[in-house]
Amino acid sequence: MNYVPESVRIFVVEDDPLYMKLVRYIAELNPDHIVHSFENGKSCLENLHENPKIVILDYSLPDMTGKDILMEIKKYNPDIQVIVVSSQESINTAVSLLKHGAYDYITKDNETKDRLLNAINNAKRFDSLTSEINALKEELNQKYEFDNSIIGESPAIQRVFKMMQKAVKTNITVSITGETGTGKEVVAKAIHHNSDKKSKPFVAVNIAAIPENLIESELFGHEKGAFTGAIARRKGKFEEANQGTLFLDEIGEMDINLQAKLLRVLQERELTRIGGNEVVKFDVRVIVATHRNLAEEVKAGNFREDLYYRLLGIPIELPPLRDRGQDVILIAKHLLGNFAKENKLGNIKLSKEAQNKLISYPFPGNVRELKSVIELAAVMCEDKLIEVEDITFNSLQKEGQFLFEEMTLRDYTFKIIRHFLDKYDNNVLLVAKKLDIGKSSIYRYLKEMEGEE
Ligand SMILES: Nc1ncnc2c1ncn2[C@@H]1O[C@H](COP(=O)(O)OP(=O)(O)OP(=O)(O)O)[C@@H](O)[C@H]1O
Repeated sequence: MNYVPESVRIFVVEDDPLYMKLVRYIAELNPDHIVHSFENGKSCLENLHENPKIVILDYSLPDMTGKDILMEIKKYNPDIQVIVVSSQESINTAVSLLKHGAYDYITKDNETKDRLLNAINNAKRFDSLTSEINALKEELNQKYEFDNSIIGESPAIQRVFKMMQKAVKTNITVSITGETGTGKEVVAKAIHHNSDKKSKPFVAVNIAAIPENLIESELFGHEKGAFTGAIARRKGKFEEANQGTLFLDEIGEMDINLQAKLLRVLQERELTRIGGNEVVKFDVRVIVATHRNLAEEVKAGNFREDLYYRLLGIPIELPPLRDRGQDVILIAKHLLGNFAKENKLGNIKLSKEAQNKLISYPFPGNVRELKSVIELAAVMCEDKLIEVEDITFNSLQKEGQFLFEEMTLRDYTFKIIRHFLDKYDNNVLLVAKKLDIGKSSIYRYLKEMEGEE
């Protein structure tokens, strides 16, 4: 591909004819620069509609102060980069101008030429990075439009869309529950990218993935020397997400002691970093997700009741894929299309039999599992058609899938009881309640099971 340089319009505002000549000469060293000269602030401001990318501005002009012109330019278009050139070297002036949005401040001396050249190049790079970031943000927002990111027409998913519509209109907490791979993170991102916080950061933290002793500093930050290894001050995720959205995934895994601190921070909307005294205020929309039933966790004493109510906000329950009917096929086709496009595989189709096989499988790993099944099938199939034998399920043994096995009812009963006992830490009372059978029946089955082992 040939590189076509883009022309860049630069305004030079300078009342000293000699200096104007010098600055013009520097700016015109690059033939892609289109340079316009102005002798005073007013004429520069009157011509801003010509869309300069950069304004090189003399600080002391006859009609207006450099600061006033800077502020007018920024008001007109904050993306114009202003490089101020001044004959006085005053730190205070420089700091004040930079605070008001100047890109750089350069003094008139022997080094002006090199520094100005550098400043122009850096401002151009800054401008193209900013445009690139804006374009990417726009692309992300489009990617996370509800219809583009969450495929499905089933009543179960329509209920989710309805809740999401409510969630984007406010900034209250959202709690998302659903089995692994149902799309909890996709929903959280889609809410962020459709809310008025979309131009601010979306920061995700997976509580289960961080060692327990590091979570506090990860969330709230630490000061230098707060603990061994804290070699510098570090902002936490709450501060990183300021004005945007903080997604706390697997919130059910949070240690009960830390839950107390999280509750306090959420209530007060301020935090102190570990080892520090400074109170830091923040403005963050919190979205939490868990595959656990938090209400049960509260009952079992693993999750604080007050935090549970604080986080509940708008509750969104993501249905497992097996409850979404024909959505399985819609999602499969969507994932297949994406995969084929990314890997230049052409237009691959799903045979009717393959579709039936997908529909009748319970997908314990939900959409994530469907994705890997489809991607493997797309690679394995012949003649751009996925047949029934191209679909293979390798999911881990999970609830639901056991129905595929040939077993007696008695063996099934054993399996169910064993599964529940594992799930609820051998709490026989709780399992009896869950299965709606007497606890003596459980003991009886256990005894029989032992006898068989
Ligand atoms: N309705 C959907 N349509 C299309 N793709 C989806 C849908 N739901 C989920 N996905 C895709 O499925 C994968 C798993 O989604 P995600 O990571 O959001 O699940 P999760 O519920 O957060 O999982 P976990 O609980 O394991 O963190 C992702 O690749 C996501 O893009």
